[in-house]
Amino acid sequence: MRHIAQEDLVQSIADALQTISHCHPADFVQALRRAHDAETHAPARDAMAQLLINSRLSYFGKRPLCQDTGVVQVFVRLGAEVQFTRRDGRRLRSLQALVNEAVHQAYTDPANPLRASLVRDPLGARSNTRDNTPGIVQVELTEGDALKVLVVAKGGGGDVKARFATLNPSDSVVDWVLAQLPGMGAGWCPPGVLGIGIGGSPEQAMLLAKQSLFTPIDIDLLRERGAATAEEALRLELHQRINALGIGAQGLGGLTTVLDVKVASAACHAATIPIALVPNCAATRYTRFTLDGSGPATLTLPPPELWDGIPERFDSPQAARVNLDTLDAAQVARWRTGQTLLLSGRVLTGRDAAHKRLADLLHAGQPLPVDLKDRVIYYVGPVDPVPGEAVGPAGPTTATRMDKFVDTLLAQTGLLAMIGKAERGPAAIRLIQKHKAAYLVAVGGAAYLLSKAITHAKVLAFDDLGMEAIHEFELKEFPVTVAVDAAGRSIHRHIGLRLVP
Ligand SMILES: O=C(O)C[C@H](O)C(=O)O
Repeated sequence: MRHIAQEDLVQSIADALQTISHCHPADFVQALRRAHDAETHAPARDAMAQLLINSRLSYFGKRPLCQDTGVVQVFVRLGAEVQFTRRDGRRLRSLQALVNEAVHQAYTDPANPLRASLVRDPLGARSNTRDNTPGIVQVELTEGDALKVLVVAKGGGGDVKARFATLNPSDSVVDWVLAQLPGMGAGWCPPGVLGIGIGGSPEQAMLLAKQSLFTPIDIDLLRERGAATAEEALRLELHQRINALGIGAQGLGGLTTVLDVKVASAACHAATIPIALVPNCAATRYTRFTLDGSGPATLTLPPPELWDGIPERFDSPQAARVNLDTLDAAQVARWRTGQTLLLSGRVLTGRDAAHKRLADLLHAGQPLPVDLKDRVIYYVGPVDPVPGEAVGPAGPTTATRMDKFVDTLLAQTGLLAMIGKAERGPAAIRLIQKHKAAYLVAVGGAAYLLSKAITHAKVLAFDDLGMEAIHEFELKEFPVTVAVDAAGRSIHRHIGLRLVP
């Protein structure tokens, strides 16, 4: 029997969550660099440059890569000969309780607080749990006396785009995957990795897809040596054909949408091919450790040289400077899709829950807690600051989810423009055109870099919503690109997203 103290498991998971919050895996940084260097389409290259700078700043600054610091998932392979113990003499606790304790510890760490993204009572009050609990735990009982743990912090934007189908045995898996990509849009923050799970039952296929994501990026090596199995052949074909779709970094068009495609399979019923697809975004965060009873795990970080040659700031010499404090409709109408802007001055924030409340107040004829006239709203839920910061990492959330509120807000409040990430749907684009407004994108996943362009932050309304409260930020040269201009031209139009008529 191997004796392992439960306190060591809690400490190791908490340490892992802190580490992965600010440190990309080495293979991800290397793959992103290769994609950046090969990219010929300037907007996509600039987006990847910001992601690389962000990666460097986070590693050295020990602050989160992305404001969405993820839903915690812990995959435990528990040896049948492991015996849990406790040093504090208390009764043994469940694995779920241990994981929750670790999540609480990591996400409320005053040296690097992480964002609490989970809400309880999903069909009711949807109140934030304030410490990102509960974590999601998967356990497999294995032979032997090792306790092997995979810790993941998975961003919402990727999991939102997960897909599942049950195909007939004669159907084409490749066709099904290629058909999913356009509808997934850019909200999953490409470039990233796609996990494909094939076989088993519906829930097993999903689990296979998810777990396949957490292995090193090695598609180039596979291409060099050639496929030895049907799964490897599928990886190569999908990698090539998905990138040929031209969706590109952040959906801006370009050569690289996926850095790798992973495939995991299991036996299944003769009548079916269960198939699941789960994307992993640019904020790839996972690590593994093994406990042997000698104490908490020691986690090793990639060496600092990994980020050599990546600059510390993003320069955009062509960008137009915009003062948000004097912005008016005439200036907004002059912006053109594809133009880079550096925004300074005051911006309001608001995302899903705040939009719902604003819309409910407007529909009920009630006054709003903030005046949106001639203002710009940034779709963001920031991380809390540490001393010396105005706000923690604060990158954009997916704008598409706010499409249903565009009509109400533009028609009834005098709002001038919105900032987010990913494409807008056809109806939202028509409304932006109708109201001569604009939609701007910041790079999803470059949250720490973006937070450095925020000099002050305060909560103005809906404090109870936690990270979803309405804040006012003071910006200094905050980089954005015009994604939908007042004439209704969309930057995402030509990349096969098939969302714009
Ligand atoms: O929750 C967020 O801040 C972003 C979310 O992960 C998204 O990609 O839309």
